[in-house]
Amino acid sequence: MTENHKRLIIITGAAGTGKTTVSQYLHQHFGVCRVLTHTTRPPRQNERNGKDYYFETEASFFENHFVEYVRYSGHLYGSSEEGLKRALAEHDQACLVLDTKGAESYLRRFPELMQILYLTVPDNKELRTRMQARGDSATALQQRLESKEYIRDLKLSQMLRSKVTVLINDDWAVTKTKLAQFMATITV
Ligand SMILES: Nc1ncnc2c1ncn2[C@@H]1O[C@H](COP(=O)(O)OP(=O)(O)OP(=O)(O)O)[C@@H](O)[C@H]1O
Ligand SMILES: Nc1nc2c(ncn2[C@@H]2O[C@H](COP(=O)(O)O)[C@@H](O)[C@H]2O)c(=O)[nH]1
Repeated sequence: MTENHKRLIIITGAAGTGKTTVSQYLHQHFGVCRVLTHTTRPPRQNERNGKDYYFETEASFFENHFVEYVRYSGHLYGSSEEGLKRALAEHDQACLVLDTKGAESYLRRFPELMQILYLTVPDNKELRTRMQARGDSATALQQRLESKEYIRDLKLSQMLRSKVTVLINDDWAVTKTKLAQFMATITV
């Protein structure tokens, strides 16, 4: 974990900004390994245990050893020590998809390893549309849009402001170009 050629990319931003989509693209095109996290949220349609998340009960969740965990819109989410160690043992570059509170925790703990991408879109209304199109249930979506975590993540905190690469993800073709530039700057 202290080897200096290892890179940990944190992908953060408000729900629906495209964090998961970007992590998949980085995996497919740059071989960046995604560290799966754990959650007590019920799976969405098409989500699978061990592929999208490790889906947990409130009891099984705390059987893991977490680098950090949060409650987000009523559910627990956490990234495990084991998952992170495994990913960095096997790959030079790994990524984690986290809320901004999680990004701050990683920045405090691993400042020398970290690269942070903060995703945003110019019009927040677009985020509701994207999450609807993704198939989020109306109840879950409403709860999320009203949650303090969602509202917090629409803006960068003071701590993250000077540490992140901001990526405006409203045009996928432009995003791909910016991701290539970002990867070129961090590749050793
Ligand atoms: N540039 C883009 N233009 C249009 N739609 C996009 C773009 N990027 C991602 N999407 C779509 O927006 C939806 C939300 O994306 P994604 O699930 O990656 O967001 P997220 O930030 O991981 O959300 P959450 O935090 O809620 O898990 C998906 O259906 C995805 O295909
Ligand atoms: N701090 C952490 N945030 C996490 C983790 N795993 C996911 N997330 C973030 O939670 C919200 C909601 O996710 P969703 O899949 O229900 O839409 C989103 O911002 C994720 O990035 C984690 O382990 N720690």
